[in-house]
Amino acid sequence: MAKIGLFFGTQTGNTQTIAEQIQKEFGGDGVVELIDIADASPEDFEAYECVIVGCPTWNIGELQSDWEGFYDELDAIAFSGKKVAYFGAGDQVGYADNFQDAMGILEEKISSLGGTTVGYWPVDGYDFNESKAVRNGKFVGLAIDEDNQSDLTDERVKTWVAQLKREFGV
Ligand SMILES: Cc1cc2nc3c(=O)[nH]c(=O)nc-3n(C[C@H](O)[C@H](O)[C@H](O)COP(=O)(O)O)c2cc1C
Repeated sequence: MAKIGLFFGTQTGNTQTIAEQIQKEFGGDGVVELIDIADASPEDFEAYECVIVGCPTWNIGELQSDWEGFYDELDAIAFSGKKVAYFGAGDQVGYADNFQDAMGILEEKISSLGGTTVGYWPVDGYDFNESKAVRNGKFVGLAIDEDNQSDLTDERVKTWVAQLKREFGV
């Protein structure tokens, strides 16, 4: 069984592509297992002490629709003792007032259920007005912008995964 469960949702494929990059960077499917949240149940989270949550922001500050459907089911998951890292896909130019909100919405919920957040990410190098994903001057997780900064994605993923390996202790 892989040590890390990566649960993602996607509308147009970007978040899945990023999830696959993260998995590869960790060393493949023996280390990180990918689970589409559209097919997930709360029990699927039980197997993992380390969890990665990936969600793009849609419809001006909303969760991607499969995460929206799963949101209330999060209450059934025992997050205490789990380390949880977040990443999101968003568009800082087109949606500058709601950049990466979904990542912040999920982090707020899951940390209130006992999850320990790891993988904070600096806001340097981004240009936006407001985000629910920023706490104490940092993103609660890795912010990816395939619409405007796809050339930075590889490097961002590599740097973040190196950080997560330390924080997860894997
Ligand atoms: C109608 C629409 C609404 C969007 N709303 C937001 C938003 O509020 N905040 C944001 O950061 N990105 C927003 N985006 C950008 C998407 O999150 C971005 O394109 C992302 O890469 C999509 O990921 P996916 O391919 O995994 O679904 C929006 C895009 C569209 C087309």
